Amino acid sequence: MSPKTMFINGEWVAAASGQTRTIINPFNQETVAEVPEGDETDTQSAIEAARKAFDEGTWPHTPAAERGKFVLKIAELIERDKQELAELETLDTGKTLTESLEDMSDIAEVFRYYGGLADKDGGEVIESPIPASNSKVVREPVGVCGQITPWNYPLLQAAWKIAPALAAGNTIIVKPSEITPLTTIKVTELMEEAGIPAGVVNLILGAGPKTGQLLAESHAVDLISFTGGVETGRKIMTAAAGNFKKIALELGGKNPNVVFGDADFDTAVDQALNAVFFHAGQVCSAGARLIVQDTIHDAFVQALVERTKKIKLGNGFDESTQSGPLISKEHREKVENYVEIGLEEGANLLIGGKRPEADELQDGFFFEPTIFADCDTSMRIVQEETFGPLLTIERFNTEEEAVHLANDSKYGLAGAVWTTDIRKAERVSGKLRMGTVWINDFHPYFAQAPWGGYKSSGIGRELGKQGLEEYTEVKHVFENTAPEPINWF
Ligand SMILES: NC(=O)c1ccc[n+]([C@@H]2O[C@H](COP(=O)([O-])OP(=O)(O)OC[C@H]3O[C@@H](n4cnc5c(N)ncnc54)[C@H](O)[C@@H]3O)[C@@H](O)[C@H]2O)c1
Ligand SMILES: C[N+](C)(C)CC=O
Repeated sequence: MSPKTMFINGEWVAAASGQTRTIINPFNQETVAEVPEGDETDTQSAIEAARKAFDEGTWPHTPAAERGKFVLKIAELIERDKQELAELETLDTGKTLTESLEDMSDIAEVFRYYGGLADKDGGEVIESPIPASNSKVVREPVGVCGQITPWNYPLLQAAWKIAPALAAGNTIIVKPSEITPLTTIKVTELMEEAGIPAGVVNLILGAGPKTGQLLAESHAVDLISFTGGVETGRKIMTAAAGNFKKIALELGGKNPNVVFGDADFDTAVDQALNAVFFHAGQVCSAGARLIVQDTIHDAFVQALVERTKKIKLGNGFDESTQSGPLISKEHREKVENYVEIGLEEGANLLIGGKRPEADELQDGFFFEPTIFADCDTSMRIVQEETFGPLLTIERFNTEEEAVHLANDSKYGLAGAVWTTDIRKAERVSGKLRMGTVWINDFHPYFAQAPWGGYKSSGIGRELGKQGLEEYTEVKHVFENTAPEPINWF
């Protein structure tokens, strides 16, 4: 019997087909949970529930301040259950508990931020050029929103969608990655506890082509927000064209980390490691392309290799673990394949490139932190997102060359520049074609600042006030205060 952990129209339900999926811990492949495996039938039910709740329900018309309070209440409940949520995230993804706890703090903050922002944009009165008239611009909810999320930051990526969508008065259907649904199920329970009206929040579980694809295709869905890989993003954009629904796509990256010779050497080395190996490299904004000035190149690479040797892989629940496993057998095979490609392309493998030998890591999908030097932008390992602990190193001479190399990518998600010359930092950051540029840092993101990509890294923005605007339509309301016949005809 399929467990009842999908949420449709205010009810916890099993898959209509009775199918289930086993969720495993990537650290040891032990079963963590059994969940329903939904398909088109369940997705259609969720779409109908969300449509009815939007068209006939109270939520879109609830005062924004009330909706804000509801979103703040979810933040409170997440704080209350933070430890349980973090443990579920670590079981599901293999990431360290410390990382999961940090994610939960960020998630609660995102709900707090949008709870506070919900009633801050009351629209604006504009100066009408027509005598005897009033003109105002208001923001309204878009409608029914499909929200599809990946496995690497399961609840965090869902929170970036759920919080602004609810704050803006939409109804939603959330579809988490089929491999990591546990924290999204738990947060849906918290939203039920907070008192969300039936049909406003719906949760569908199952494989993308049988669930998410229908969300993208359905003419009853007004907006699709997707975080995941570029190939899936392309399918979603194509499907969404059917009714020209609004789309927001947060896709992959191959992010350059540019280090100039005048950078603070030790800090730049330390953070270059964190940039690429954090969460085993399974981060959209991972600094997977290190681009180092030739004046410090050799010393920098040597220091990186020495530090990489000491990275401790292990169980995410063990406090001494610095990095967990990859998410799945298939994903590890993908990363291994990129090592083969790198070797064939003539890159110089300095460390890693294989599975670790320690007995205690044999049941998990572990892969050693890997560094390739002597890389260039003609190589696939430099151009393609490996989404694993694999660093490529390129070298440059001039500032102009550094900018050219950094931008030589189909992606444009994020990048960093390291230098103690602030003028140079400003010049270079101004030329980088990316949604986020860090100067003398790597990875910071927070609720107040927008996140998203240039080029093939996506469309639209999450977080910040732009993340709320994605979930609104803009309406101009014009009132003629002294109507009279025009007598044109
Ligand atoms: N830009 C960002 O902020 C950001 C954040 C996190 C992850 N990512 C990207 O996500 C990718 C890794 O995640 P993934 O492997 O889960 O991505 P994925 O594209 O394989 O899957 C993402 C989601 O899409 C669903 N899906 C699959 N096929 C679908 C279809 N035909 N129609 C609708 N939905 C479908 C999946 O079930 C899953 O829920 C990486 O490329 C990473 O860079 C980007
Ligand atoms: C957006 N971020 C950095 C939280 C996760 C990317 O995979």
